[in-house]
Order: sequence, then structure tokens, then C-alpha cells
Amino acid sequence: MNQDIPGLARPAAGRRGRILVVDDQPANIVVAHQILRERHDVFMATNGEQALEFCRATPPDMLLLDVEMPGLNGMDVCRRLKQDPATHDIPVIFVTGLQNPQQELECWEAGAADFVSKPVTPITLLNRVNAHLTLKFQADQLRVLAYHDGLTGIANRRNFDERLDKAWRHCQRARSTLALILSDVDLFKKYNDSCGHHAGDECLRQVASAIQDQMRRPYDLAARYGGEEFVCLLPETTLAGAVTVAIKIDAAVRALHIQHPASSVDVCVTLSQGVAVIEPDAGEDGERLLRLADDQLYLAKRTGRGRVCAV
Ligand SMILES: Nc1nc2c(ncn2[C@@H]2O[C@H](COP(=O)(O)OP(=O)(O)OP(=O)(O)O)[C@@H](O)[C@H]2O)c(=O)[nH]1
Repeated sequence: MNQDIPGLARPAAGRRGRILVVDDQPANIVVAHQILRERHDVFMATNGEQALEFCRATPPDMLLLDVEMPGLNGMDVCRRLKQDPATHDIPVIFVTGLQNPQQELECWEAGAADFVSKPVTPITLLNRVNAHLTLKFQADQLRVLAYHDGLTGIANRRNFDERLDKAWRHCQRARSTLALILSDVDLFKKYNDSCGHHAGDECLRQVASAIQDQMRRPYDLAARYGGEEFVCLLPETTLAGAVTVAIKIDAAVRALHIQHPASSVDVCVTLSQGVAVIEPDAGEDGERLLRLADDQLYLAKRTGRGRVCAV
């Protein structure tokens, strides 16, 4: 039905948005729902606390936020969303009944993406929502590209560096251990030379996926560390636990049965792995953990490859 409305912009990236409509007057929510429901999934909250709870639990793609509400008003809600890294990228469109420049200024300062006036004009509301959703989806896509490796699709080095820093501080606070596995494809230069770069790329994709499949806890991270080297970050994990994961990775990669005609280790592709565990200390950072794991990886290479060494 909306397709027939003259002047309607293309729906944002062809995707349905998840839009939270926040208004203390249920009748206003019903109006917004009627306008948006055909193209988007609409959720509702009738006060600020409910809205914040919804955003923390299941962040929507956008908020349509009433300015005047009893309790937490729209500006309070917006400010809190912008302070929380988990919600600060959600665009907020204020729905305002007053033509009040001072209030508008406060909304911009609170982090508004845009305004619409009550009573809302359906075509204007839809176009504003679509325009901001398009920007939001593009920003989401850029973030995925910036934090993931283009060849294998798993986390990239930047992603790992940031997560290592967070995991370090978390384990320091929790007085728990932080484990790290460095995994390097054995004799990969020879693999490329004998099978070709295209096969080399495909091999890295399969190895990455096999490693990723072994990450079973929500805070575990597998990343491509560089070339043919991968890293797994395992917060709150003991040495024994990390070695178990490394052995599973070893088995999963061998089970791929990728023929390596130039390997002196096995007939198929294998990994050398170094495992290290540390109880993070104040005044240090993840570099030491990386160095410890790298020493073990070097030991695995030197003592025959296709094995796990741990400290
Ligand atoms: N196909 C492909 N090759 C890559 C990629 N990144 C790195 N390489 C290759 O990986 C090879 C790594 O070689 P080396 O560092 O000498 O290590 P190795 O041959 O695996 O030997 P060991 O580590 O001692 O077992 C180099 O030839 C790189 O060109 C990639 O994205 N695709």
C-alpha cells in the first residue's frame, strides 16, 4: 500500500528496520505503528525506563521519541543512550509537539538525529525514518568491514587488539586468568607455491572457519592475526582449558583433509600452536601474553610443527 504513496523514498537498503516508538500516549504509538508497520517492525514503550530497558536488551535500529513524558523525559532517555557504548549509535528522532527553539537546542545537545512535529505527516515521517535507517545500515556495514577480515570473514587484528585490551582489564578486575592461542598454518609458503594462491586463500578461509567453530563461549574470540596466523582470546580460561581448545582446533583443521603435497609434517594441512595463560597485572598490557604465546608457537615450529606447546 505504501508503494503507491507519491513522494515516498525507497525503503532503507530494502531491509526492515526495528523501530522503537516511545510515547506516554498509546494513541500516538498507534498512529506511528500504522504509518510504519508495512516497511518496518515497530515496538513500543510508554515511558523512558521501559525504553532504556528495551534498548539495552535488544537494541533497535532507531527510536522515535516523544520529548514530553512524565518521569524520564525524551531528552533524559536520549542522553543516557548516547552515554552507553552499547546504544550510542542508535539514531533518535524526536517527536515534538512544541515549536520551542530552546527545547530543540536541548534535543540536539542530547544527541538527536532529527525532529518531526506532531501531528506527524505520514509521508514525512516515513521518509525521515527511511533516510536515517539508510545511514544507520551503512554505518553498521562499515563497522562490520572495519572489524572483520576481508578474506576469511572472522575478526581482524584491530578487532582483536581492542578485545584483548578489554579482556585484560576484565580479567584483572575479576582476578581470573586470560588465555591466548596463536595458531600458524605449517609450511604455508610451500602450500601456496605448490597449489597456487587461489587455493591458498581457500585454505585460509576453511582454517579460519574451523578455528571459529571451536569458540564456544560468548566472550571467546577468534581473529586473523596476520597472513597465515590466527589468534584465539579466551577470557576466564585456565591453561588446561586453553590447551583443550587448541587440541580441538588441531583436530578440526586436520579433519578438513586439505591436501598439502609439499608438507613434511603430514599429507594434509596442519597447524603449529602456542598457548599461554596469564593473570593480568596492573601496569602491564596484553603484549606480554602475546609474547609468551609467540615463544610457545616458535617452540612448536622448532620441535617439528603440527603440535601444541603451552606455558
Ligand atoms: N594465499 C595466501 N597466502 C598468504 C596470505 N597471507 C600470507 N600468505 C603467505 O603465507 C606464507 C607464509 O610463509 P612463512 O611465513 O615463510 O611461513 P610458512 O611457509 O608457513 O612456514 P612455517 O611457518 O615455518 O611453517 C607466505 O608465502 C605468504 O605469502 C593470504 O592471504 N593468502
